Amino acid sequence: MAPSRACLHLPIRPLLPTRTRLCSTRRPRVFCPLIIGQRWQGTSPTGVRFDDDITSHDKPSDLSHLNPAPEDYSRFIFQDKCHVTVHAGAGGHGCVSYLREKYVEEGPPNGGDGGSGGGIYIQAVEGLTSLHKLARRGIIKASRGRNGQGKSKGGKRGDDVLLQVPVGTVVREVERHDPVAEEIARRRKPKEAPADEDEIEFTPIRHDRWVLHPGANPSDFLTVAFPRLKPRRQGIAAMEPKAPIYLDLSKPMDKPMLLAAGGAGGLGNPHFVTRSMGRPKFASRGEGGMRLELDFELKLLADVGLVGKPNAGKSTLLRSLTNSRTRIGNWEFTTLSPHIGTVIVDDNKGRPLIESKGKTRRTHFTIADIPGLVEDAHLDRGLGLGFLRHIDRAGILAFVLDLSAGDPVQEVQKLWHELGEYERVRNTDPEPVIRETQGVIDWDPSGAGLPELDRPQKRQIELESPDDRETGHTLDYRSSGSLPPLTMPPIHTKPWFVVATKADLENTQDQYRALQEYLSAVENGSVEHPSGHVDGWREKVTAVPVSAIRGEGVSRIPKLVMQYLE
Ligand SMILES: Nc1nc2c(ncn2[C@@H]2O[C@H](COP(=O)(O)OP(=O)(O)OP(=O)(O)O)[C@@H](O)[C@H]2O)c(=O)[nH]1
Ligand SMILES: [Mg+2]
Repeated sequence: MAPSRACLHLPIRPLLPTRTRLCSTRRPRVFCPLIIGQRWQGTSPTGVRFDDDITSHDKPSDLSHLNPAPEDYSRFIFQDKCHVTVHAGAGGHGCVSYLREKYVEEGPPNGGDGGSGGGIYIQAVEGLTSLHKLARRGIIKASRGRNGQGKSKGGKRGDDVLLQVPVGTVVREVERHDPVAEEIARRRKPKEAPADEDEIEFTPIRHDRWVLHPGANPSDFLTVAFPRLKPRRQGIAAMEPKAPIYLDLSKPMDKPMLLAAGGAGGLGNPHFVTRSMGRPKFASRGEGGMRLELDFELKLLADVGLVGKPNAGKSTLLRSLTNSRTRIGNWEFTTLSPHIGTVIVDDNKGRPLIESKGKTRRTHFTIADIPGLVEDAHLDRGLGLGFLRHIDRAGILAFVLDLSAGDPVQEVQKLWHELGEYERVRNTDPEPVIRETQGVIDWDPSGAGLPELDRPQKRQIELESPDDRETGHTLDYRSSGSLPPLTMPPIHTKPWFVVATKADLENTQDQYRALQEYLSAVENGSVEHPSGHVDGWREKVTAVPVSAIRGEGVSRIPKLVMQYLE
């Protein structure tokens, strides 16, 4: 393939087209129509937007954020995994009360029902990039319903809790404690026959199920036959996901989804009126709320992941594309945890600035700056395997290569080698197998392979019928280990491209040419995919020459990414 038309001697001639450069010298920020087409906006992870156009980087004041002092950065708090316990609210108790009016001595019962407990809802929303807020909360409780009152006043229902998570979050259930299911299971158990046939069976009052009139004597209840009260669920509990919960929230959700409904409110004493008992002295207690232990994990970290050696210029590139304030320093491992920036490609009115051919109209995408990759990173060298996991979770891989640091072709091959090795380790490492028999899960450390977590209906650990759900199995993985890792698509099948950065430095033109030639050969299949896989992605492999520190050439990246995303 012919070398790119772009000139790499940026000190003499920047990478921008002539007309654009002319415009920029005449301060065209607002009036030049050519530039408006190349304009995009960025936001910081906190959502602060800025308007920017590429040529405005010519101004030294605009460039200062691309070459900041190492101390000028803001901390980006990031967490891609967390374990949270959620409690749905318990129902309020029913009330024991009677009508009291002048001349009505013993009025009929008029105790109100208890309010139902608050539910736990979940919603995947755009704009969030980390689970740290959820992780910080640890235990989340919805409020309980208020008790019923006299004069047939029902109790107020408890407040719901909404958990907002980033798009791409996977939610898995670790453990469940469902008081209603436990009560049903208890009732199903056959009762033990009394040892002595003549022994009179005495059923103690279940104070956990009944509220008694405070003015009543215990003897008042000796002859009372308490009705057989079935454990109740709220009607909305039918909308709960099937147990055990496994949700792959890969799309933004319009409406929150119910995870756990609150306990049903107790019944007031009018519910227990019978012919023989006109003024019952008891009401029922509200049902307990469900407790769920959930594992949250980000499956999709960002649309684009920046992969490169330490000091390659990844953070500078992120700064030039977004309003991120990630740390930049001329030493290795400046970035120690992922930073995510958002590139907004609309005009604030939902109209995309970059023409899209596909049906989906993306108005923004996210980029993750991931710590630098060193040789043998797959053996846990450098910053460990943790950040290779982050690369694994990016939709598109952008390999950031420093054109001034040796042969870029070898560099891209080395990076792919590391990713390939990581993938191999990830796929072949013998992991313990989970087997479940009747609610008991055993680890078999000698086994190979894992249950298919992508398709929950095939999981061995899933409860078979809706009836099983009532028996209150506790799926306690923690007694035997942690949840198995998520299954991920192969890294070599992800779309990828190269960002050849530091193109403003001397003698980088030949390096770029060699790189582009190599990538064209990969694209047309004349050389093998750098991962070594025959089915490696090679549809549109290209290199974008940029000088991130000057903000030059970076405008091509959003356009390219939008093509891949469609
Ligand atoms: N000349 C030139 N220098 C650049 C360019 N991009 C980045 N640099 C410099 O390269 C050095 C490293 O940049 P960073 O963005 O911190 O590199 P990084 O890849 O994030 O490094 P780690 O966080 O350690 O992995 C800094 O001194 C930058 O100023 C560029 O386009 N041109
Ligand atoms: Mg960095």
